[in-house]
Amino acid sequence: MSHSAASLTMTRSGGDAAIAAAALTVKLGRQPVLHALDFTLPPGRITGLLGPSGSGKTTLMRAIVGAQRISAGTLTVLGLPAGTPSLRRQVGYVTQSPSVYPDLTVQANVRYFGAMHRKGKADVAEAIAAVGLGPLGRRKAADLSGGQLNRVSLACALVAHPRLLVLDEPTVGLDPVLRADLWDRFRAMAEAGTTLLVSSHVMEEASRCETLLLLREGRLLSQLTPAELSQRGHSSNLEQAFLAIIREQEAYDGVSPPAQASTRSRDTGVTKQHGSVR
Ligand SMILES: Nc1ncnc2c1ncn2[C@@H]1O[C@H](COP(=O)(O)OP(=O)(O)OP(=O)(O)O)[C@@H](O)[C@H]1O
Repeated sequence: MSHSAASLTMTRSGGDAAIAAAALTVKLGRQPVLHALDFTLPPGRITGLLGPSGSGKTTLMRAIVGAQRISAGTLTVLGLPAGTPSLRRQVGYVTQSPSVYPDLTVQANVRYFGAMHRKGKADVAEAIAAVGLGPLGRRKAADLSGGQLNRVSLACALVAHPRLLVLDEPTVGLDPVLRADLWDRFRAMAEAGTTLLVSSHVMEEASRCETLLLLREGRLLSQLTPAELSQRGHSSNLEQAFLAIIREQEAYDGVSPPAQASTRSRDTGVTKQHGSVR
């Protein structure tokens, strides 16, 4: 994949980023769930969003697609504030629980979402084939397995050809062959210019991403490449490497003076805010 030095420079400054967050804070009720996140994601890349259960991945994705109001800071998506109505046509979001019409067939579901974006028969057939559901096109969604339903949901997002595709655990319930096929598909989409943000619990999948955002307890532990994760966590096994970074951070938290206003971890690059030490 080729990315010009000029475009990378623009991205680093935030000017050409697909997603740019600055001091992004989200509270659910009174509870802060995302704490002053700063990052930019380049366009036309696959970014993996990784973190333990409850670390804030879904909340961040919901904020990006405009489904979650932000409490402070800024969040810019494709050059516009997240939630701007015109972004709806450009941003696809596939949630963990499939959002399809159970009484409609696979084809009718994808056709329905395709029609909203003025997509025709060929796009519908292509999206269904991409998720390996060609042979089941005429089957009612209600009569599909859980993994198949997830794939219908994904096809409904793919058919729109969004510029940004946000996927919450898209490969859950898929067998290894389908999983590999889908990742090939994601890579091809990124090559064609689509930006993908993919959350996953499967650390093996992290190696398929170009950039990783590591979240822990609503804080950005690090933004790095899989190779950097492996190096920093001292393991070629990314799961082990991630665990090592989390433990390192916990050890760092444990020795930090509690009243410190804002410090930066040398190793993980985590900025710790006032009063955040646990
Ligand atoms: N309505 C709410 N009010 C208060 N806290 C909430 C609310 N909804 C979620 N949370 C909390 O926000 C935190 C982040 O939740 P989120 O769903 O974003 O995590 P996640 O990383 O996607 O988790 P998982 O991997 O288990 O899906 C969790 O601690 C969760 O308990």
